[in-house]
Amino acid sequence: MAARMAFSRLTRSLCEVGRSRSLLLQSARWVTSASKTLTVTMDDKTGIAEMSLNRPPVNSLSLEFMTEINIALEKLEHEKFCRGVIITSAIPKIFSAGLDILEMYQPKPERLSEFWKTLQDMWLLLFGSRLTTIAAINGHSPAGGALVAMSCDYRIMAPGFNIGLNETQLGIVPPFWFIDTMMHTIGSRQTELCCQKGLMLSTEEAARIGLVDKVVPLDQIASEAKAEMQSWLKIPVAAKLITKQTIRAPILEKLQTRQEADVQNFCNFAMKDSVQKSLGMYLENLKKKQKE
Ligand SMILES: CCCCCCCCCCC/C=C/C(=O)SCCNC(=O)CCNC(=O)[C@H](O)C(C)(C)COP(=O)(O)OP(=O)(O)OC[C@H]1O[C@@H](n2cnc3c(N)ncnc32)[C@H](O)[C@@H]1OP(=O)(O)O
Repeated sequence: MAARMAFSRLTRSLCEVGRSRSLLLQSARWVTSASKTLTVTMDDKTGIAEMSLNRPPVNSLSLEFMTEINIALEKLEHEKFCRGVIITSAIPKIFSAGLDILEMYQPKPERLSEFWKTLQDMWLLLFGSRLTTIAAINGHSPAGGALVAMSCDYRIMAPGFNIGLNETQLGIVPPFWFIDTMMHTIGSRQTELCCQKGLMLSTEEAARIGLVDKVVPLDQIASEAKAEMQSWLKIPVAAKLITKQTIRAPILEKLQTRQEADVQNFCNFAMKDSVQKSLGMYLENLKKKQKE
């Protein structure tokens, strides 16, 4: 089943190479989508796209923001000239603060399930992408921010920031597919240590356990990401893609086959009084911290 899905995805990807060139394409470097919160540019010469997250103050992932990201990811996935995407942040010192906690705190039930479904879709698109994906982590990256980074093929991070799945610190549980993504990246023992304690690791600690692949100074992170991408793009595309899909298909399939149940689990869990109380206290502490 997994292999069949991987194969049909690959066939689709290769078929797209025959399609006509996008009308949006006017010059070597073009903007495929630009809004206040998301800029996606594509270099036609190299096939490298850059997606820059820009939702102040902390790039937290709201329903609308993730919808925008998903549309952009789908567009790149289907753009025949695109071969890789670098994901980074336009906000100084923050890659992404993870899920927008306000979406989970005192939510409207319908919006809450939509929010979760959109997050699932974002992960499925990114983790299952045919493109080579590199996270240029130029700021803090807790929880959902770490998920975005871990879903990429390669992570480059600047020193002085933190990354990790800190959910337990908020009194919430990292979903199984967050945990699976981390296990895929750093193995099960390190994942257990990191997830149970909700550890936020420094860049250097993250690099030591393989959560981050390369540490480079902040001012070199963009150029380093491009250089790294070039080296990935030299590998024969079909061989690389089939290898990626062989490794990732079972992990993707686990969520794909229980998406509905996962939405239901999440909504039931998030609506619990105890969880709402934890989230409320956590939000309050975040605001207090600002005043101190
Ligand atoms: C049976 C089980 C079934 C399954 C159950 C599933 C359970 C649910 C699992 C949910 C998984 C959750 C994933 C997540 O991503 S949760 C979010 C985790 N994120 C965090 O904890 C990060 C919190 N933020 C910070 O640590 C800092 O803000 C940060 C280091 C990112 C930046 O620090 P800085 O000092 O620069 O900025 P401030 O802290 O002053 O923040 C500025 C304002 O932004 C607000 N803020 C921050 N983070 C968030 C956020 N994630 N969501 C919403 N808002 C956020 C903060 O409150 C400040 O707001 P104000 O200016 O209004 O005060």
